[in-house]
Amino acid sequence: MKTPSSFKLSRRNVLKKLVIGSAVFTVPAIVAQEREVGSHYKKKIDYQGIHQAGVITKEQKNVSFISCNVTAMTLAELKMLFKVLTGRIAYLTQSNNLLVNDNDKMPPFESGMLGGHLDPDSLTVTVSLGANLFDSRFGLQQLKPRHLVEMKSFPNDQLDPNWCGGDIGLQICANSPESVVYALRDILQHTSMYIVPRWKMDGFLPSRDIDNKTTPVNLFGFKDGTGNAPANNTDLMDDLVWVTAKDKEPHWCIGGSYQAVRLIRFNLEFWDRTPLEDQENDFGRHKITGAPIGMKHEHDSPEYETDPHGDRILFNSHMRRAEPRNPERYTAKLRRRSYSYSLGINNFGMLDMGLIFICYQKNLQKGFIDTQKRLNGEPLERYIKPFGGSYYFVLPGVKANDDYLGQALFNDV
Ligand code: HEM
Repeated sequence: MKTPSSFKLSRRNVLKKLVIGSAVFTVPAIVAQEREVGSHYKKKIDYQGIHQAGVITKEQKNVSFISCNVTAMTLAELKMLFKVLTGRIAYLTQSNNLLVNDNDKMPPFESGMLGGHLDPDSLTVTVSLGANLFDSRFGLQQLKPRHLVEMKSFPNDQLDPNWCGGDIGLQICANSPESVVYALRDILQHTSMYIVPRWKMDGFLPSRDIDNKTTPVNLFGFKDGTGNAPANNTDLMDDLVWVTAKDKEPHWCIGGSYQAVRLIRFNLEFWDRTPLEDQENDFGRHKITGAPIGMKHEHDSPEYETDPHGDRILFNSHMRRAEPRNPERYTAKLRRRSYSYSLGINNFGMLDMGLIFICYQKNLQKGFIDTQKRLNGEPLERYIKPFGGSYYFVLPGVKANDDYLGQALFNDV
């Protein structure tokens, strides 16, 4: 049987055969013309490294997060899934002239939605595993990351099972939506014998902010990401985000990270009728500048030591609850990488919009779960309703051409 990876090889063979048989077909008829594209489309993010791209990578403009159930029946098939995924990611993150098949009795090789040329467009595909994958199906029970659990409901949640769970998560990010959709369709086409989509949410960030390298503004109109720990501080990232040899995790987890994904609906009609003062108090920051209340600049310290009774920045504000900046007692050990979503109109004629909250941490409990517990009951809850998502473990990176996603896991089985 032809596997998707052999499909990739066979495409090369097709090209070779066509070149050899150029008396019959000329290559220019087969390989579509390269077109001129804006230079930002050419930007490539390396998919190889100790860690996967897309975790501490600067946000691209668009995301599609898709959660899938695995339909592979054996460990060998599961392994093949990850080899195929790795092959597709390697292919999709390069510039490539796309093949056009001359045989109109065969389906086209690819969707055709990019015309004749594929550009990397800062594409990253981040692959993660849900807790379910470590059930008895593949004998992976003993290798489950220590903190990986099914997502339980928090008090303000209204979880819809149709928007929760999944064996595998794919976070596909790129600068243009067409690059995200192209990659998604390509991956699903090549892996359809091993996975079936369960839920998917598309998201975006303001182009203006990504182009200007300013903190992206969310749908509430607040800068979102200011308090994030800087990604260029490698020690800090090892401390907050990446599993290292020092952590008591199965050996294969080193270089990976826990991913918490939450789908959070906003009540924007209500929010837009809320006085500015209340909006700012709910977050603890000024709306336009992003500065902590009472301060001038976005990155000014909130100076909680000068506000011990919470008169300036309320104890109930989102930022003070999330990160009380009290290292002796608790601190938010996570890195956020969220996107806005827009889905249409609900049954009551209200906008269905909100946030795909995504955060990464080396310890799910100390990161997302403890932070969310501190946020439980915050005034912002009047405007938000989490309805889906899941927890995953992001596989360590692909370190060389002969490596594939999950290889360390399969070596340990
Ligand atoms: C309704 C969804 C949410 C919205 C609209 C939102 C928005 C914001 C905004 C505007 C800030 C202040 C600016 C910044 O530091 O980025 C912030 C900070 C923060 N948020 Fe959220 N957030 C949401 C959910 C969450 C969740 C679910 C968590 C984790 C459980 C979280 C954790 C944090 C942390 C750790 C900070 C940094 C606080 C600081 O450093 O002072 N947020 N959020």
